[in-house]
Amino acid sequence: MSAFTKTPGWLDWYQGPAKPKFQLPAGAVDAHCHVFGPGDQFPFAPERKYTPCDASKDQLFALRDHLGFARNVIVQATCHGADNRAMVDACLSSGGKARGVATVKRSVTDEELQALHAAGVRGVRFNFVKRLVDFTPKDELMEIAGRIAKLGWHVVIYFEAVDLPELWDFFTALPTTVVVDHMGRPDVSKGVHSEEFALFLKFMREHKNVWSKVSCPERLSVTGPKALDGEQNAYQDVVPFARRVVEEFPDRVLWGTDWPHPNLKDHMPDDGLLVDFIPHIAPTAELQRKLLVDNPMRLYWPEEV
Ligand SMILES: O=C(O)c1cc(C(=O)O)oc(=O)c1
Repeated sequence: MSAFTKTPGWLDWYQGPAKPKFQLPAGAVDAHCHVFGPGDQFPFAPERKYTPCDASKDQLFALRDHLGFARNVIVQATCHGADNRAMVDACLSSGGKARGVATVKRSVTDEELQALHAAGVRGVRFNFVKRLVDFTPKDELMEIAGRIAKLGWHVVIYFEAVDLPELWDFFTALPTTVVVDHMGRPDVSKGVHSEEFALFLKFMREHKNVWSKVSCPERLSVTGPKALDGEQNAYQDVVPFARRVVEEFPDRVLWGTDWPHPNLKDHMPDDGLLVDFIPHIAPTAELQRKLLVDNPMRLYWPEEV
């Protein structure tokens, strides 16, 4: 029994996912997933905004193998704050099949950064989604970015589309590769030709160091249908957005399951069916290989490319 009580209404990750019909290319990377605890071993952070169910490294690795991925990029979940132990433990236990993205504070020492690098960390995450984190001053974040740039790391940013104008100057001043989580969370009900999404495309077009994860249709979709019960045409309203980004920026896109899908309120997707979403947004074998193999390998395992 865990010492932690889950946030009321918490949805646990989907048990018994389908085997995907879409066969992933050899060497495919799930470039956005998390581990949660287990809370008894790696306690959740006091400053967290939610308390999840457990989602262990072994459960993540089992999902990786079941879906047909070769590797994972494990992104520090906000429920662990800047305590990276669960993510680092998962990377170290992966036999080289996982790399990580950490959350660090300005007080992090060079020795701690070196230890994270040795464990497989290749980026830091800056989060601007107000329901997930408290505000950190931008000068602190810029100082961290300057330090991690020297290690060859990148910055992962998570924000909502309405906040991009205000964050633009900060984002465009970052000295590293910048990876946007979940396409900057467009409001898909506004349509793919909205001013908001046009600004996101401009952000990528004018800044060649900006990449995007075309992930989380289950989070962004308004109309569904949900990736459940064998559905092969899930989240149709997200397809034009992700496909647009993949087709215009094929060398700067990544894909990930987002397992174990923190904070979903409506339903928990079948991860096998989420993989079946990929050919809808990356319709050719070449686009699929770039999205799932070439791009994540270049960013996270450059020494093997
Ligand atoms: O939208 C979210 O709630 C969410 C949360 C986290 C996290 O708590 O780290 O990560 C994500 O990729 C998405």
